Amino acid sequence: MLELVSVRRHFGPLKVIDDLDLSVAKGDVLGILGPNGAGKTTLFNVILGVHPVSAGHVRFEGRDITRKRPWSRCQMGIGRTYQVPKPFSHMSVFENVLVAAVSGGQGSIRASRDWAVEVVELTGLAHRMERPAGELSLLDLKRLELAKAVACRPKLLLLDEIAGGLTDMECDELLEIIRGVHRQGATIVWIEHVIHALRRAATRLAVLYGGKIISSGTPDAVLADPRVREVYLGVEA
Ligand SMILES: Nc1ncnc2c1ncn2[C@@H]1O[C@H](COP(=O)(O)OP(=O)(O)OP(=O)(O)O)[C@@H](O)[C@H]1O
Repeated sequence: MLELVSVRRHFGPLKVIDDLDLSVAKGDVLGILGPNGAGKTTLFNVILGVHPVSAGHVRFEGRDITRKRPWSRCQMGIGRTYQVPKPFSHMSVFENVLVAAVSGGQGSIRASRDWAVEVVELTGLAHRMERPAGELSLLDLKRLELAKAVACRPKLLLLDEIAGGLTDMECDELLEIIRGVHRQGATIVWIEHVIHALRRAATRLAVLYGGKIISSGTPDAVLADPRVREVYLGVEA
């Protein structure tokens, strides 16, 4: 579904993404791990076209999208959540989801409205529909962040540290919603530091370090990899 070939993204002399190859198959839940500043969010920004690549190619469903603009990639079916949720705080939860459903959908306003209701239910926000987004708890803000991305009907959904700051119980609730989104057909790439959540959801893990993927494979194999234990988990090999 997604392929990055020899991708580089440099900021001046800083080589944040450096000759990186990555592929994601349809139906995957790929977890991305890596120390702070490893370039994980930059990787998402490259996939989405927010940052143009310094070199290399990005392919989505067999098409070269390297030169496509972010809005065009969104219309092709790539959606994302942001690390820091910033909804339209004066608008209701439902209105926020509706904006995303209308922007990302290709149907009528009425079809977008029906879809927004479905998404609100799928993400556990039905009881908060009329509340201003600015009054939500952290868990509900994360639900809304997910709902806005899902409302755009992404085939590939990029989640950026969506479980950050939640209690274990809240994290479990969010995990169930993410599993529901995956069951509905979305392929997922999920950056996360909450390893226990990622371990339960991911079909594969990849670890980013020094601008490259230094380990990838099943969650158990990657978390047992001596290099990963040394550079990310802080355990001597
Ligand atoms: N627009 C930019 N201009 C210059 N440097 C940038 C830019 N965006 C990111 N960087 C730098 O790239 C490096 C990687 O940042 P990035 O946010 O991708 O890391 P990350 O792995 O997502 O970190 P975290 O886990 O803390 O969120 C950092 O050194 C950051 O300062």
